[in-house]
Amino acid sequence: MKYLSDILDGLAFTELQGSADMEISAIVFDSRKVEPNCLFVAVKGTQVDGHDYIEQAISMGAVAVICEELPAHVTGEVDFFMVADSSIALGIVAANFYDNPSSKLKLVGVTGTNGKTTIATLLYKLFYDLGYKCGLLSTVENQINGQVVTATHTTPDPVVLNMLLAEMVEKGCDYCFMEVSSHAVVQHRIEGLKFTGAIFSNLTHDHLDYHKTFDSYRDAKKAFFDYLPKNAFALTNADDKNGMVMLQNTIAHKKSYGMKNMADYRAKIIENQFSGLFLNIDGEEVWFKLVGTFNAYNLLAVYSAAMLLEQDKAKVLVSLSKLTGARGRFDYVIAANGTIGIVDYAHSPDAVQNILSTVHDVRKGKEKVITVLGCGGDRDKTKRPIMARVACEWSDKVIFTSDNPRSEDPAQIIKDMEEGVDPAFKRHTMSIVDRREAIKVAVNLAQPGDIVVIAGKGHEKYQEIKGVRTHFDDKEELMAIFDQMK
Ligand SMILES: CC(=O)N[C@H]1[C@@H](OP(=O)(O)OP(=O)(O)OC[C@H]2O[C@@H](n3ccc(=O)[nH]c3=O)[C@H](O)[C@@H]2O)O[C@H](CO)[C@@H](O)[C@@H]1O[C@H](C)C(=O)N[C@@H](C)C(=O)N[C@H](CCC(=O)O)C(=O)O
Ligand SMILES: Nc1ncnc2c1ncn2[C@@H]1O[C@H](COP(=O)(O)OP(=O)(O)OP(=O)(O)O)[C@@H](O)[C@H]1O
Repeated sequence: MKYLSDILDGLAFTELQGSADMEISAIVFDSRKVEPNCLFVAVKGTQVDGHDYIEQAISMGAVAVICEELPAHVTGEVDFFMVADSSIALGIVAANFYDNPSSKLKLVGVTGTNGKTTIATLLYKLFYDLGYKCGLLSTVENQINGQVVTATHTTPDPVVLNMLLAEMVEKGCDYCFMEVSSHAVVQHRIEGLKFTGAIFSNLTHDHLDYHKTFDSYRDAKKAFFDYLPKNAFALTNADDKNGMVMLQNTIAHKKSYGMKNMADYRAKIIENQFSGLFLNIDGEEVWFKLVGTFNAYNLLAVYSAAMLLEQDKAKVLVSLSKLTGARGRFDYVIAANGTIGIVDYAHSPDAVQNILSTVHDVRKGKEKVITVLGCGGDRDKTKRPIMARVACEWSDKVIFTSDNPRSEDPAQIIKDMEEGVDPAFKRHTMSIVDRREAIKVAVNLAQPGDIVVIAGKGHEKYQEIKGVRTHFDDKEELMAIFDQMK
């Protein structure tokens, strides 16, 4: 329980009814989850308007309401507070309700199209290894000093977010590393948080179903940097076209990392093999367990952030050299006959290109690359032919299949992908709607030493068809087929 007047601290509002003199049990923004004595925040959404549910929330026990407009009929003794933007207000009151946990630990946010999970996870593992108590908020999972908490979003809603941060504070965490998605920035899920630092990885074509244009997608990422306080660090990728744009209006300390352009922290790839990366990083030559050029960037971002967080250089490099990446990211298994299977979460054109070009860079000779790829339903349709084209450009054979078709017809999604295939390459492609079958066929087509890349689902443990999720795990499937080959 917390006093309403404390919860409203720092919020600009017009009080329409009531005195804010009461105890509040919870902050709720979904009328279906209302509990007695809670504060209900009415948020305008993409599907419906939370303002239409104010009466329902009150009838179920809400005692105070934050809204942008008053409902037509109000019954009962309820406090009303009018604000300009309820989603901003939600972030502020959620942070207040949980005693502003972000100001009690060092919170570092990672944004960008690709690499967020890898960078945040590596930072978490690194600081854990350095002896700190840490938290992680990521697409794959949340962690509170070693305890795994299931993740539903890349960046959770403000209530869950502050609740998790408060739990981290309670468990004595010194740091939290979190992914900041562009959806979260636009929807103000991070409002009210105090960041110690922000990291930008890169920006490419993705999520245009939501943001509509590339410019507004970029602006969403940039808004995170604009939001940083003066004493935070704003760390960007100097080699990315949009890297410097991120820093333009920020008042935070501007820092950069890069392998090509001038940057505060620099690295150079000496060797890039299946067994790992050999880098000259900030003047030191070190072998790392991660594979591929994009991971050299991820490692450099992590190293730079650790330096900005004033960690010891030698200790950081020793710890980093021992670490493996996040689950389902360049996750590979080798069959008894030498066929290599790689499971990767690449689900944007750029990520597909990165994973496949990495495979080309690290393969020893002329082994064939067979790619299994699908595109999600009810998401950005424009990327389907592009992802297919990229996969074909970088593979010897491509099998198109399903990847969470959701409410869409999987065969139609595959047809959309096929539009991107060069007619000359068509005979090297196949379309198999059943993902299990597609993986099986890909492995059967492979000769010893060939590389089967299963892209798109990474760590995910389900396939969503017509709104129903059934268990499906690419790595499990791959290992079962490899076992049968023994
Ligand atoms: C498109 C999108 O991001 N939607 C998010 C958004 O939902 P919405 O705007 O559609 O909500 P809505 O259904 O219109 O409802 C509006 C308001 O009315 C309320 N309501 C609704 C119905 C009712 O009966 N009573 C009621 O009070 C709702 O609680 C809400 O406050 O706000 C919700 C609450 O925070 C989120 O759960 C929801 O995420 C959905 C589930 C989602 O799938 N989001 C994805 C796209 C997302 O956010 N992804 C990014 C990662 C992207 C990436 O990098 O891969 C992420 O950070 O996870
Ligand atoms: N720095 C990078 N640059 C480009 N591609 C990358 C980078 N890091 C990872 N990738 C590719 O993108 C995929 C997703 O990586 P990761 O999960 O770390 O990114 P993400 O930003 O968290 O993505 P998402 O929000 O979709 O989970 C990886 O499987 C890999 O193929």
